[in-house]
Amino acid sequence: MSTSAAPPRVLTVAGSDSGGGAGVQADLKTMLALGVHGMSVLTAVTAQNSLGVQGAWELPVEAVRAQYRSVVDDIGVQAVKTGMLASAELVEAVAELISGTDAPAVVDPVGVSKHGDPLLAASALDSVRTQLLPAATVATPNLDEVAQLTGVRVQSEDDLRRAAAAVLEFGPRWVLIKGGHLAGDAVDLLTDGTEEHVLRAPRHDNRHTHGTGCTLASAIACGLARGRSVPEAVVAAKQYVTGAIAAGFALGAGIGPVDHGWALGRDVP
Ligand SMILES: Nc1ncnc2c1ncn2[C@@H]1O[C@H](COP(=O)(O)OP(=O)(O)OP(=O)(O)O)[C@@H](O)[C@H]1O
Ligand SMILES: Cc1ncc(COP(=O)(O)O)c(N)n1
Repeated sequence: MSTSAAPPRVLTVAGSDSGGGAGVQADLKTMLALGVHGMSVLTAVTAQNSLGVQGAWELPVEAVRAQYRSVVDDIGVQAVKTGMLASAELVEAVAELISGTDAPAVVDPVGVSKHGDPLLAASALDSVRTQLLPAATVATPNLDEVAQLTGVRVQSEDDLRRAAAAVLEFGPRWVLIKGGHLAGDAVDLLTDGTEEHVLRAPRHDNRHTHGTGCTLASAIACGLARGRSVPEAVVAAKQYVTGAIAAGFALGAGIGPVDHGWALGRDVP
């Protein structure tokens, strides 16, 4: 009997999206598509669909710590990704857990959903700044999250640099500012304060973009788990999310999801 070699292992610490487009569901789909073994620590459950978030319930800190220890102490991880953390208590616990883990951490500081529903308590922002961001190998804020965390309002590509410098002050090794909400090309800026990489992709005129941020951050974690450098992992992840956005499809009456399986082919036997 032969045993296959285990693929790289990636852990997502995030909330559940019942609609399957964002959160833990988007993360695990991305991980499957990119050939790694995906694992999850659930932080919260949302009742969510294409129209918005109808309800959200966070898990006790003890349940989050226990899931994390179960995975890391036995199976082990080559990269961790964090998403919705809901409260200051959960942000602080997760910051401590990832700081004590010998693996790169991609921190997506999720603040609000695409529809404007809050996914993080306002009282947690300080813990994100002082505890979570310093533990990040790469932080991936969108423009609303940058404004919330730093006060910098990005209105043009030139402002991306100012925003990146402000986030780096909090201590992540790298920051990827996502300019997806600007007009024109979808331009993101990656920097560690020394090197700078501008990632530019054509904007797809597709409203079905639910889950873009989760998908991008998970794809970066997959690249890091494979041993890629941060710039290499981010360039590959940007290509993956751009393809997923181009293939995003209508579902429900509102904003549909990106297609995580766009590169896999659809001829499943
Ligand atoms: N219409 C689009 N066409 C191409 N790329 C896009 C489009 N919208 C966003 N992107 C890209 O998708 C990635 C995620 O960026 P975005 O700003 O959408 O993240 P987010 O705000 O966290 O996600 P969400 O808006 O779903 O919460 C970035 O690389 C961004 O440039
Ligand atoms: C549980 C959960 N986590 C995160 C998001 C943000 O999604 P996005 O990937 O679109 O930024 C979401 N809508 N729901």
